[in-house]
Amino acid sequence: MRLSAVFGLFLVNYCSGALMINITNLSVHYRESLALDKVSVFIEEGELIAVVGPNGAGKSTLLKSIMQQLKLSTGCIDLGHRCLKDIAYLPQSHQIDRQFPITVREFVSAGSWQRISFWRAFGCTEQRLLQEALQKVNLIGVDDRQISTLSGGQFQRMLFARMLMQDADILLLDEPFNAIDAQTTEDLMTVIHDCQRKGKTILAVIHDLALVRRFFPNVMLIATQLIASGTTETVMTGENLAKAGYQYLSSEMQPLNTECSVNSLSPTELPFYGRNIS
Ligand SMILES: Nc1ncnc2c1ncn2[C@@H]1O[C@H](COP(=O)(O)OP(=O)(O)OP(=O)(O)O)[C@@H](O)[C@H]1O
Repeated sequence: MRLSAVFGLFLVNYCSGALMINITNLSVHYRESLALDKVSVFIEEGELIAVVGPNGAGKSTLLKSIMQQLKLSTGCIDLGHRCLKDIAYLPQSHQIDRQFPITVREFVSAGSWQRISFWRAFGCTEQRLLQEALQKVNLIGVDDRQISTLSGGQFQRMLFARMLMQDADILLLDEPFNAIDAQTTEDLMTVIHDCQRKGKTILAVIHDLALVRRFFPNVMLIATQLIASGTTETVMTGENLAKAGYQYLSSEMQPLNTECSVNSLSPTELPFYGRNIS
């Protein structure tokens, strides 16, 4: 009986494809300092989730933990039948050496390193995928340039092109829109939505709450602990944001659970929250 229940669970998790990442009781310390505290969350295949929380909430720590870059203090992260090579991870762009002597084309091509080998060189298929990736992020024409010559927006587009080349099932994006212009953000959001339509599971750390409300169907709100997770509408309430340590800054800016509709606001009118440091 017990065995069949376990087998049933296996079937649900592995055959339906519902399970993508199961995080159970995850705690992470940096020396004595607690960065994540008993976080448990179940991420389903094909979900598009914004990871939201104030500075120091543990968002990057969560992504790094999934990437097995950190030692877990407690808990575990189950990727089902997938493994690290099924994940494309975009760290914060300041963590990438922009002075490294490499062209855009070479950098993006490196996304396919797991598929090519001594026996399988960078052939016609990879060339086609490379062209498609560059086209999708609108970088045709700059592909022969050194990466050090790119603008901030072009650099971020290039990181996305590399991620497309990797063609992984799970995408972890750490602040992909940090300090880039509105047009690039819109273009790259289109790329993200395309990826989701293809069934990829996507977690993106996003600071701009207006952007989250416009583009992300699901949210994981963390402040060392998990405050809430679920649909954007149910998670992004004033109460939850206050619990996470966000402070309400302006009287005309309303949280989601009031009559103020995000769709009816222009970008300049959209709510902005800052960290409550009192
Ligand atoms: N290498 C490290 N050594 C010590 N403490 C660290 C280290 N990396 C992160 N921390 C601390 O762990 C906590 C969580 O950091 P993390 O970078 O995960 O937060 P975050 O939510 O991504 O923050 P931000 O929005 O500011 O990027 C913070 O208090 C941070 O100072």
